[in-house]
Amino acid sequence: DLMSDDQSSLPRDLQDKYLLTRRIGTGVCGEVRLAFERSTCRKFAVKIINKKNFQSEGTATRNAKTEIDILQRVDHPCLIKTEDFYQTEESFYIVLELMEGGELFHRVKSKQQLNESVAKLYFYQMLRAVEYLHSNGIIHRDLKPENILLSSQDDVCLIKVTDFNQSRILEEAVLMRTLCGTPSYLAPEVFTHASTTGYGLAVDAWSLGVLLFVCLGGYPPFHESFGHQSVTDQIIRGEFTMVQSKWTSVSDQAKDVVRKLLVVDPMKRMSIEEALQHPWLQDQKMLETAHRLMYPSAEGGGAAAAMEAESTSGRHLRKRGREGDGEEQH
Ligand SMILES: C/C(=N\O)c1ccc(O)cc1O
Repeated sequence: DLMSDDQSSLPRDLQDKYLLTRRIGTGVCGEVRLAFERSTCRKFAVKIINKKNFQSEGTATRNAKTEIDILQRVDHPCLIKTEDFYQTEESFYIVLELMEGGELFHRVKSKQQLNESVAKLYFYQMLRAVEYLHSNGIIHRDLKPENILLSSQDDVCLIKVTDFNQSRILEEAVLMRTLCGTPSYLAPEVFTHASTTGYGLAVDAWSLGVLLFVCLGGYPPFHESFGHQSVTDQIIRGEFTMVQSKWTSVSDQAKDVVRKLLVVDPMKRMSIEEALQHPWLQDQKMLETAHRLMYPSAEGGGAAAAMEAESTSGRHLRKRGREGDGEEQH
């Protein structure tokens, strides 16, 4: 039973605050368990990152630190919020908000393919989440159905992007690499960050194209079962396969979004901003539903209130805690 559950290997202060129960997700770097905050019985997801799963100690710590730092600073309705984090010699424990609908991966699998209006509602929210990350100089780099979580079992629900451990704070990564070289030939904008929004951001646009393809078609665009080419070759050539039977009921506009995102040349690929302006997403009914889900407290509702919420809180990173620089460990 729950009370006798073996919690011995967990950090003492994590155990004192939370009761960890069954596994609800698995990731490349560990597992996710359902947890109850003992004082309130509120439910959370605790992600356990096993340090030795990374190739070297340094990377593990750096990756997890980056992930934790990013998780703590981001603040958007379609991004998973961090509640707490702890660590032991062998693992990190990140307490995250729970999404009762689980992973998009399982939703698409159980429905074969999503109907177009549901796929559009989810895709719009993903675009908003990634737009926010990019406006704060963060590339996700690992967008896939396992990293998109659903808030409920209903089709019409809020979605949230998670799993930032592949993320890279743009300015650090790009600037470090750039400044390794001799600065004398670098243009001024390199130093003023104007240029850090290079092709790097476009990797997330590609992944969103793959995600939309999977939601609409119910299967991945690049797969070893399609012809003789390896998946890598199919990707490098941008040769995706739209199986007729699966795509006849999908609108030309939806297919147009997929085709403009799955473009090999990052400079020719449709950007997140352009995708948000695409005709397929100029759908007032969907936009109202999305904003009602994203900004439930916007009293009176309406696109204006939601735009207001988006323009004020929707863009900025949360301030670090007053004490220390946010580096305090439990
Ligand atoms: C990582 C995570 N939440 O943050 C999560 C992962 C899997 C799942 O089924 C539910 C969840 O809430």
